[in-house]
Amino acid sequence: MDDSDLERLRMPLPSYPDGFRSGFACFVGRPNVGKSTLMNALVGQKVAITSTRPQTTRRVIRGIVHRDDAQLIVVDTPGLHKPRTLLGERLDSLVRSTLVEVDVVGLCIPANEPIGRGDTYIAEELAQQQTPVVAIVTKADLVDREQLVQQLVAVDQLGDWTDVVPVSATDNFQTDTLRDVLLGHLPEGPPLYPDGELTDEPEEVLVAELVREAALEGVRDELPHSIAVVVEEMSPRVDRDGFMDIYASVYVERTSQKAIVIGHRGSRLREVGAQARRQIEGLLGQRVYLDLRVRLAKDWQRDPRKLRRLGFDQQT
Ligand SMILES: Nc1nc2c(ncn2[C@@H]2O[C@H](COP(=O)(O)OP(=O)(O)OP(=O)(O)O)[C@@H](O)[C@H]2O)c(=O)[nH]1
Repeated sequence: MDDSDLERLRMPLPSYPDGFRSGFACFVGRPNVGKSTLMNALVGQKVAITSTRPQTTRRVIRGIVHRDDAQLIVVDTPGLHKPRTLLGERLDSLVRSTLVEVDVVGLCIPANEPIGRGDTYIAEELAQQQTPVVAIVTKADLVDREQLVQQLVAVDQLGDWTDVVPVSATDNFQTDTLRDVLLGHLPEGPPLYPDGELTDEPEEVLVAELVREAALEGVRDELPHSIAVVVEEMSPRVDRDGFMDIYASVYVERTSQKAIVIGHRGSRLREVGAQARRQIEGLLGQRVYLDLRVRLAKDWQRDPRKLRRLGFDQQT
């Protein structure tokens, strides 16, 4: 919980029904197991970007689930794995500090992959802290019934979970059940966010994430990890109503990567821009002019100063 949460708690509260519950749940798991997709499914809107590339999530993102009798704030964390870079270390400590601050943890393990060292590593981490853990078997739509049952048994034996819940975020299978299980772990208390607010991410961050999501499409190998996006300026156009000008920089780590992101005579960058613009217009509900520049920040994942410049400071 940070200063802004405390500030919010001090604000006068609207009336709320007796027995109202509110609190925080966080999803942890290996990269690419479907944490962000699941959060979006519970919230009912895309508040976190997703991709087929592992390690897409780099920030802690909060999505808010509203019900008449409860408010659940879902915290999506970067995938946990043994860190190899300074960015990896920062992300790992970020996840650890989140675990102890929430009311319930959802450990995500996919139905369609054998349980591996990565899952055991996380299960051992979770065993060392007190927060109740619900094990979530994700991507249930990708396996048949028998495989699903086998995975549920295997996950059950991995640790001391309060529940084991299979879900499919893409088919909305059991997402209501999961939401109810998570709500059951929340304490009674007032709503923490205004009615209807779906995320506490600033608009600039959501916009930068949508550009990054578009830039991740179709790039290979280690390049996805080298891409970072910063929105430099976002301003409504004075002479044209309902039009937003957005200037964003796409950072890469090496000159060779710059060429890949830009593509032949700028063709790839134009595609990225067009896709990102459509998504951003959906998010903001207004027309957008998007100016993308590709810039070099040599080895930024290992450089503390550049990490800060790109928004990955300790509070990220
Ligand atoms: N079939 C199927 N695919 C899913 C489901 N949930 C997620 N996926 C896919 O799995 C991939 C990874 O999903 P993400 O939600 O980005 O995974 P993540 O765990 O947040 O990944 P990191 O950000 O790397 O930690 C994407 O291609 C999703 O479309 C699901 O329920 N069913």
